[in-house]
Amino acid sequence: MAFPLIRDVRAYVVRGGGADYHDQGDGHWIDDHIATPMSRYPEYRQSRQSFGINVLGTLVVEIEAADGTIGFAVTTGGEPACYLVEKHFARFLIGRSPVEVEKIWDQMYFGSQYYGRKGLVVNAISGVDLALWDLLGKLRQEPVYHLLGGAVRDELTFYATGARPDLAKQMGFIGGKMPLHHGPAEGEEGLRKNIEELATMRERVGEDFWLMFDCWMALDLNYATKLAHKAHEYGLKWIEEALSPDDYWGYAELKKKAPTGMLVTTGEHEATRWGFRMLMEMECCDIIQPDVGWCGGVTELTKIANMADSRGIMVIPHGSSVYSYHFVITRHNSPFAEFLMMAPKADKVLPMFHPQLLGEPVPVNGKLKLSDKPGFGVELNREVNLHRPYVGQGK
Ligand SMILES: C[C@H](O)[C@H](O)CC(=O)C(=O)O
Ligand SMILES: [Mg+2]
Repeated sequence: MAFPLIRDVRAYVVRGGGADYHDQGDGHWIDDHIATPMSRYPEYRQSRQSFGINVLGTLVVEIEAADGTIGFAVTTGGEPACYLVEKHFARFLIGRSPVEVEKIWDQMYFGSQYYGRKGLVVNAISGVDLALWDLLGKLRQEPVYHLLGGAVRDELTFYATGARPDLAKQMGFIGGKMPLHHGPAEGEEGLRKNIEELATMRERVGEDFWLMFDCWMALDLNYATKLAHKAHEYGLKWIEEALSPDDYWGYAELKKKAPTGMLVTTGEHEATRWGFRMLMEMECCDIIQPDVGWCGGVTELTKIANMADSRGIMVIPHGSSVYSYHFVITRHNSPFAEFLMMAPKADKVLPMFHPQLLGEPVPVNGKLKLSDKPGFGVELNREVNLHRPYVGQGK
């Protein structure tokens, strides 16, 4: 079957929520004194926006085929990622067939390896890759999860990330992951407050509901080990991203030192098969959490997840809305998914990438059946302010 060739690639930046889910207004739980690696500086402790967590904004990539069909995707990366897509990566797409997913990925990655490999560059590669899968699905009139091998279960099951696991329980989620509020710079008192929050939530949700701590790279090994042992008393299911993503040695040590039965999870800021190979070979964690929009897209996630499967490691992607859902439904080693609570008080379910996606599905009673709509099953909301800073055709 011949497909129309790619005739245009466009990259836009959008502000205000969406894929850059940290870009929220005042008073949102996601920016309320959450421990970070910058918490050692008192002036950056209260708000992550104060050190620039939302500085990039959302990247929107559109890929248009010669018959006018458009695939698109959103991730974080903003204006610098627009430059990479328009001025560098578009050359690997224009005039090519949209079925050349592997070759295009390979050329974007190796063509930028001398300045890329991780971070923003791989976010941009991921955005292009996801837009390509969306285009392919729309051209074939099939959902992406069909192209990935088909569903292995009827519906997705979710845990919720947010400040109110007690409310998440009432909304039907299987667990609640809380932001850790205090880091090592806040000493013993901060540690005590962290444990008190966990104890309060445990009391509210009862024994069986999963509770987890998201530590957003804020801790050192000593603090993380102490926190894990104290939190074990309150049945913490996992300790997430406790250390810097570069500290593979620290994670390997933490996994050895964590209480029996508590899972060590990480990987949302890791990228590509090589980064995840390191995490797995060094036995850093029990669950890996690639973000589909940051780790290299679905093309790379498939490779990462196959490695994990052969090692008995679960792959529970970080956030990433429909891009995660279409993947998770196809994998036995991804038995549940994350839902990030975007309501400012974490008291209701809102679409994770609102307002950028139209038709974005959300869990109902903690579950979701995916539709058979083509591609990732969503449309770009053209009412948001799409700004195209560079017009490049890859030159
Ligand atoms: C709540 C965390 O600090 C972060 O904003 C989201 C995250 O790491 C996760 O969903 O996982
Ligand atoms: Mg996390």
